[in-house]
Amino acid sequence: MLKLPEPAELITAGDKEILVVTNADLRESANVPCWPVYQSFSEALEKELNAQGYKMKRAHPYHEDRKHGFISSQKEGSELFSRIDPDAPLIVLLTAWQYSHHIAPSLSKHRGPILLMANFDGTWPGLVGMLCMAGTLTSLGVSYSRLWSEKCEDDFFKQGLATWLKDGKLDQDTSYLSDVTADHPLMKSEAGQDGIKVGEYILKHKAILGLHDTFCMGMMNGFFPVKALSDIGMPLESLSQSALLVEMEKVPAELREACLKFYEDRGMQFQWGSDSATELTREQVLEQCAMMIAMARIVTRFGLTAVGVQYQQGLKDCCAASDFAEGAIGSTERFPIPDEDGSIICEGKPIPCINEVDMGTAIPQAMLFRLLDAMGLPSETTLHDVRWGSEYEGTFYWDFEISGAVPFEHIKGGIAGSKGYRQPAMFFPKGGSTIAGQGKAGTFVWARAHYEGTDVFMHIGTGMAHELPEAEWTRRSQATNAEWPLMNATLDGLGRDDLMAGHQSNHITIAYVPEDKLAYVLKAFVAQALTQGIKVKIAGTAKDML
Ligand SMILES: C[C@H](O)[C@@H](O)[C@@H](O)C(=O)CO
Repeated sequence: MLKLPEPAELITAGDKEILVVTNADLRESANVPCWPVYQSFSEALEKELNAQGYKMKRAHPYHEDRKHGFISSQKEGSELFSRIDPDAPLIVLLTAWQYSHHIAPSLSKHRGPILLMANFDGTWPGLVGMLCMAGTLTSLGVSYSRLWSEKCEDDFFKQGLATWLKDGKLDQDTSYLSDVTADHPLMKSEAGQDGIKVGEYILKHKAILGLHDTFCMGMMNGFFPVKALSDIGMPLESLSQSALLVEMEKVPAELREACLKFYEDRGMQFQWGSDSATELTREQVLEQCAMMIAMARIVTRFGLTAVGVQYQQGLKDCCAASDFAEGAIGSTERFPIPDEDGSIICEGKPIPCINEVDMGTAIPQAMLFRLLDAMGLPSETTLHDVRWGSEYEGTFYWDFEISGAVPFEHIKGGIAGSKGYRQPAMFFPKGGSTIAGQGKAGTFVWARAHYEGTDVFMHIGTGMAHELPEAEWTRRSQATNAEWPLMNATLDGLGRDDLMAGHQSNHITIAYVPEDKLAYVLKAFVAQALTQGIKVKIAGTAKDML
C-alpha cells in the first residue's frame, strides 16, 4: 500500500488574474530590512496590472513572525510550487538579492508563462537577483520573459507588460549580441594568432580553477557542468572551506601582523571601531590576512590558476568575511606571501580571485589573466555585480559594485585610495574589511560566460570606466552599499536596456586594458575563447574592432 501525503489544494489564477511569487535571501537578517522596498514596488506593479484589466494574486502570505513575505529557502519554494497550478501565469517579482535555487528547479517544471520582474533600484540588489535568475533559467533551458522598471510608470514597462499579458511571452531585443565563429578573419591576424596560442596553451596545460565549496548564494548559473569546464581546458579543483580554515590556523600571529602592516604602511584607510558586532576591528582584518596567506599557499599546492571562496554560507559563521583577502590576493601590489619553505608565492603577479566561486566569471578571469600576463600587460581582474545605474548629464552610467572588494589596482589611488569598512552585519556576522573606493577611469574588456547544456558561451565587449565628480559618485555609493567598491561604466555600443535584456548573470567580469591595446587584446581574447571551444557573442560596437 503506497503512502504519500494527501495533495494540498492548488493555488490557481482565475480569469484575468496573475499569480505573484517573490524570492529572496536565505539569511533572514537580510530579508527583514528588504521587505519594505518589495511592498512599495509590488503596489506599483499591482496598480499597473489593475490599469491593464488584471488582478494580482499573491501566491504566498506575509509571515508575521518572520517580518517579511519572501520565500527564503529551497524547502519553502518547493513546497509552495507543489501547490501552484503549473499552468497559471506567473510573475516572479524580485526586489532583493535572491537565491535562485529556492525556486528555479520548480520554475523549470512550470508550464504557464513566467515573467521575471525586477525593480530598477539600487537600494537592495533586486535587479542583481533578477539577472541571476535569468541566467539560471537560461542554463536550465527554461523559457521565461524578463522585464524591469524604476517605478512601473514608464512606457517601456507598460508596453512590455501588456505584451506579456496578451501573448504570455515578451521577447526583449538582444540584437546587441552578434555571433563570432572560428572562420572569422580575425583568427588570421597577429592578435588572433596570439590568442590562439594562449588558448592552445590552456588546453594543453590546463587552467585549474580551485574553488572552496560551490553554489554560492544559490547561484545555479555560477555552477557549470564538469564536462563544460573540462572541454575548455579549465577543470575544477574542488576544495573545501574547512581545509581553508585548517590552513588559516597554521598562519602565525607575526605573519598576520606583518601583512596588515604592509597595507597600513601604504595608506589603506581602515575605518576602525571597537564593537566587533557592528564595527571593524584589527582582529577581523588579521583573520582576513591569514585567509589570504592560506589561499595563496593552497594555490601553489594545487597548481591553481585561480582561487575562490564560497564564503557566505557556512564560513560566514566561522570567521571574518573573505573580501579583504580576495581583493588583496588579486592585486599585483601584494604583501609578499611566503610559502612554508620561505619562497614568495606568485611574486609580482595577481592571483585571479573568483569571488562567490562563480564559474561564469572564473572562466573569463583566468583566461584574461593568462592572456594579459603573457602580453606583459596589467593582469588584475575582477567581477562586479550589475548593481544599478542612472543618467548623469545626459549619459547613462552603470553602477558596477561588487559586494566587498576589488584588486587595489582597480581603485583610484590604489592601496592609499582604498577604504576598509566593516562588512554589513545583516550579511556578515563576523565582520571583516572591504576594499572600497571609486573605480579608476580607463578602458576595459568585459565578459561573462554561461552554459547551455554542456556548451560554454561567452559574451564579450569593451567599455570605459569614468571617475564621476565626487558628489555624484557619493550619491550612487550611498544609494547602494557605501561599504563596497563602486565603478561607474559605459559599455561600448549598448545601453541599459540592452544589457538588462540579454545578460545572463548578476555578475560582469572586468579587466582594464590600456586604450591603445584595447582592439588587439579584444581580438586575441576572442580568438583564445574560440580556440578553447567557447561560443562567442560579441556585444555592441566591440564587433567593429574585430
Ligand atoms: C551581500 C549580498 O548578498 C551580495 O553578496 C549579493 O548581492 C551579491 O553579491 C550577488 O552577486
